[in-house]
Amino acid sequence: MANQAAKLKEIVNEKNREAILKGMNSNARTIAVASGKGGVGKSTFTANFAYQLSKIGKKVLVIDSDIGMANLDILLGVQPSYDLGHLLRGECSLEDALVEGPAGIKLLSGITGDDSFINVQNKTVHKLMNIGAELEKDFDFVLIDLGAGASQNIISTILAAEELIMILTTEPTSIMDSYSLIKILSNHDYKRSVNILINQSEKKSQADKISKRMKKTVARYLELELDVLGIIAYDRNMSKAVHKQELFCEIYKNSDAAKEIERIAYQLTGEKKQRAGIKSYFFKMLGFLKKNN
Ligand SMILES: Nc1ncnc2c1ncn2[C@@H]1O[C@H](COP(=O)(O)OP(=O)(O)OP(=O)(O)O)[C@@H](O)[C@H]1O
Repeated sequence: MANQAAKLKEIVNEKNREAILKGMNSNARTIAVASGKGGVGKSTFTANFAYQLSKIGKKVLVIDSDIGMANLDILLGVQPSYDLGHLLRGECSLEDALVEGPAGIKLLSGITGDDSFINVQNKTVHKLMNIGAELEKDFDFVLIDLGAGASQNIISTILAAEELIMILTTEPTSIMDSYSLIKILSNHDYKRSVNILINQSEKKSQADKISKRMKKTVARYLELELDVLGIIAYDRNMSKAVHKQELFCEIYKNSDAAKEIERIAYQLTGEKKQRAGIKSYFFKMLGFLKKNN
């Protein structure tokens, strides 16, 4: 196992990663969604963020990589028959392995019944890279929903992805575990900036204070840049949406939390939200006059 970990580390170290990606001519942005502590809302965010990106017109693939604890399928209300393990073993086609969720989001389930995803042999890596190259042609965004913590598998995925969104809450345990994860990344020569997102926030001022303090600590002790991507409010309808097996952002679109996730989607894509504009104003006025005449 130690041998395997070393091999995996070598495969995804920063230099190799760049060499691999260079050959891929990719348009897709690969974003790992991680957290130090579990239950902070990674999967909920990933599913809803994918939805908001899709609404902007982006083609989005989500990969459920929370091995053994995957639940993106439930959040998206889909039932995949195959996963990455089947794909790697050649038991299904790429098309079979991708299922379509709301707003055209595609899901690739990363759960495997065996260890073919973790058991890194050159052949497996080669296959994975080929699958990656195929996928990158079709998508603008690939979001990888990871498990919590800092296992070798999680660290390797974060190092291999292009960007990182780390989710935390304002609870001291979540803050500490996030810091630990960033520290482990920095020990693995991680040099890029870390995007953090504070979820389930009860008080914006408290979340602001925590993020500022964390930014300072990470810059001072780990020499890494930390960007605060957003603050998502606690909303008990998140859980209601899960019960209904519908996406929160789809059914509670006017909530503060849904608007914040939408804002983050616009910010990351660099797209501008279309304003209603004068045309819409005239249209509404005409409707109003018609109704009242
Ligand atoms: N902004 C929010 N407000 C209220 N509840 C939330 C919010 N975001 C997520 N939740 C709830 O928090 C719980 C955990 O969410 P989720 O399963 O997405 O976490 P996770 O980080 O993916 O967990 P795990 O580490 O186990 O994979 C769920 O019940 C979800 O509905």
